[in-house]
Amino acid sequence: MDEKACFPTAICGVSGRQVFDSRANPTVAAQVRLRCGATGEAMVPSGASTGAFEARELRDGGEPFGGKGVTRAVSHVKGALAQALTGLDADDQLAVDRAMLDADGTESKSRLGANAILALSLASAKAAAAARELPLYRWLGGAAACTLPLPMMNILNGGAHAGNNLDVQEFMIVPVGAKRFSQAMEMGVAVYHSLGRLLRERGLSTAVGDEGGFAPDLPGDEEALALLCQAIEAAGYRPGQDLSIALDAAASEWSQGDGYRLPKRGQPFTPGELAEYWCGLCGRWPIVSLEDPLGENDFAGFAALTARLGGRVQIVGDDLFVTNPARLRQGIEVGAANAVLVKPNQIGTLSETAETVSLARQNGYRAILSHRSGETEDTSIADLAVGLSAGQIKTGAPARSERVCKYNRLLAIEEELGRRATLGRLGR
Ligand SMILES: C=C(OP(=O)(O)O)C(=O)O
Ligand SMILES: [Mg+2]
Repeated sequence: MDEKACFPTAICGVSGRQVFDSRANPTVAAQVRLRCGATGEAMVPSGASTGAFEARELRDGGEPFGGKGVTRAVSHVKGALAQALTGLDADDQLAVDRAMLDADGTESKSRLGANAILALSLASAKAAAAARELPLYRWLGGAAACTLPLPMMNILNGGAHAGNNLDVQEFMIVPVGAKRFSQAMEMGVAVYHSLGRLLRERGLSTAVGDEGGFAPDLPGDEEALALLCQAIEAAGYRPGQDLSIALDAAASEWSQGDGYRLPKRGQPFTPGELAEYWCGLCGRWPIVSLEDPLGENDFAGFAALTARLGGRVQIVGDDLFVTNPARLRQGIEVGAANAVLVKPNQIGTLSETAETVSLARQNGYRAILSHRSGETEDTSIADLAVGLSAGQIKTGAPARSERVCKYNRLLAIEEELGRRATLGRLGR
């Protein structure tokens, strides 16, 4: 690469370091410096219920950190990837990302690590935005970037994110009646507090899971849903009108043989029984969004469930699509799901993330920007949600700073946009 490139947005410095996420696991931070002096820095998150088809994080193996260290990934940031990027124009995100994909040379980004590649992809975009003195969302989306995402707030945690007895990973509230993002936050926070009060009154645990939601033991899903509706009512709102419910089953975690077995309760389901179970729950409760109700290989099962429920419930593919345009295309062909969860670290570059969002939009699928269960104080996904006009975001409970920093960033963007700011809706 041309180390002497002298235009203002030429990449002239790349560095990285090992930092830590909200689960005390090491993760990658990267910095990019441009010839004009502008800089960008990003930190990448990490999942617990990861999909089998995600791009691969590079982890060290061995001690320290029980095999979770990222010193090799950081050395690639400073070595092979720095070499590939030096002299490139940070304005050209496609070229930046392509150079890193070429340097890695694998389908899964496993050689240099999706964690190393994504950290630089985001840091480069932030540096390019800074060179223009623009916020990241404006740099990505231009004048059209005025839609704040409708938040899905995970206030009751289970599955791989909590030590309680709930198998469903996420019970979320969605402030569907809010007119503005700041109002959506006020509503969500009120229900979070009201749920905490209900749990204390009933002598149930108010300990929290990985995403900041409460994680009590409860008799089952029906009781969890009833508790959420009671918390909504106790906060002075109407379930189904002011706030509705979204679930992430993360059912790939339940796969066993040709069917499913709930890891905590032990209950077996055939694929048909599990689909029937979701139809029953969605008929009885104000559920507007259902993520990963079936396993990550079951495109046909997703398509059948979408045909049955998709007219009134958002069916979201997370482990099914893994933010990968090729897997989303496969789903679109058969009508599997009607929404895609968008986790930049599942695919590993900003440009492929943006491609997934536009592919979804072109085909009438909704897009939901998402955090991971292991997070940092990096707020890029808030800017991405607005910049790519995703319309929805899920970034955990409105508690714990690695989640709240995304919400707070969106509040700042709403204020910056002033009267131009609108709020995404479920049906858009
Ligand atoms: C955020 C999620 O969890 P994780 O990051 O553990 O995959 C999810 O499954 O949607
Ligand atoms: Mg999920």
